[in-house]
Amino acid sequence: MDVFFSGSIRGGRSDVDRYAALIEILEGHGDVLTEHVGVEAVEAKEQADGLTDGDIHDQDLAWLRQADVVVAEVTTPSLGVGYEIGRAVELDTPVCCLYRPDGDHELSAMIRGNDAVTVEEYREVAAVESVLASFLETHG
Ligand SMILES: O=c1[nH]c(=O)n([C@H]2C[C@H](O)[C@@H](COP(=O)(O)O)O2)cc1CO
Repeated sequence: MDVFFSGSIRGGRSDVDRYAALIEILEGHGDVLTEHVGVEAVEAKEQADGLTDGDIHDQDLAWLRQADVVVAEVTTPSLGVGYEIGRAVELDTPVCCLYRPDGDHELSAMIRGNDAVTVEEYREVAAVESVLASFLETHG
């Protein structure tokens, strides 16, 4: 099963360690196409690889089209994450959004109010392991 993991990059990197932990859990269930989202120095690496914003966009859209499911960590608001969720919904790809209510930002109504998106609130990464297992079993 191919999993597209979505998490903030230019929207802010304060949750990068959580992204890495979530990606590790997801790798127990399938191939994570976007492991780079959990890498601290992702933008420096992309720059060193000579990737333009156009390359990044086109590669991510190709992975999004390939993915069987999308898992997005949405606590740190990000234009890119919101865009990827919207595109996934249009592709009829199942989307699970993970949100920590103890963060600084209220979740957008465009995510929480979207019946096509599953929203799971959590506090600790360990608490979502079973949620992710059942989401991937149902939709993978
Ligand atoms: O360098 C990048 N590499 C990359 O893969 N993305 C994708 C994957 C993330 O799920 C999402 C993050 O968007 P943003 O940078 O607007 O927070 O966009 C985004 C950027 C920078 O916008």
